[in-house]
Amino acid sequence: MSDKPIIVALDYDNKAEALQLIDKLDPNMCRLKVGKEMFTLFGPDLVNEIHNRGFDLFLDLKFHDIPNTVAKAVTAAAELGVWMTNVHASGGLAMMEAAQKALAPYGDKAPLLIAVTVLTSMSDDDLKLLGINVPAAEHVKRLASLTQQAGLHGIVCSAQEASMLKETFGKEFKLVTPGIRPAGADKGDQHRVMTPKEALLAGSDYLVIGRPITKAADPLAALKAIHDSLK
Ligand SMILES: O=c1ccn([C@@H]2O[C@H](COP(=O)(O)O)[C@@H](O)[C@H]2O)c(=O)[nH]1
Repeated sequence: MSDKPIIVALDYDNKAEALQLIDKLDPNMCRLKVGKEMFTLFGPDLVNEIHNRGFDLFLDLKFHDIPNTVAKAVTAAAELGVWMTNVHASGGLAMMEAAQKALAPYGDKAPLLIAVTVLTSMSDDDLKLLGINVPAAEHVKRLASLTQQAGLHGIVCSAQEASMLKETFGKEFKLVTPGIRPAGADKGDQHRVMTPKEALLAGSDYLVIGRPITKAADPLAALKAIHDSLK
């Protein structure tokens, strides 16, 4: 487990509103994540504004393309100085190897590179519709194995798979888990969920938490409550 496991997912369409929340947060308490919506709207300027406020940033763009294109995309992320970025493991071994190799020149300044396995919004039935006739946990394990073979730092998965994955792939292989919901919170479109405390106990290294914080009447209080629940 990290000493700072909470990553707040900033999924806002309004930059001022996002910065209003960020300005109330302490970089010692959490890291931040910018995904497709905010990066498409506000681009590298937003990344720089977040870095200037002292936060580690996970740039969650889930690159999924041919090896050459993904290698160039992760290089661009490294140039932005982000702490973590990601690709889709289903892009394949050659793509992940190319992405990891592209980061070699950055040495210890390279972002952590992780791979998305099965989205936490997906169930076994959703996978069946894609022709994947094994339980989500089994498919996650298969993609995690490919990710480790490619030399990446870890994966995005559900906390429901965390204990099995830690046992199989070892404690250094980082598990980044969205689909985190405090007891009684609305699941929204998430399917494979767990509470923050249970996720940590199961072996998650980082908890990605969005709406339970950002849509709360008092986001700072919601974050503090989750933070305290982990002690
Ligand atoms: O499998 C995945 C991969 C990424 N995400 C992202 O995490 C956050 C979760 O937000 P909530 O509001 O807490 O549901 C969101 O930005 C997703 O893009 C994921 O949920 N599942």
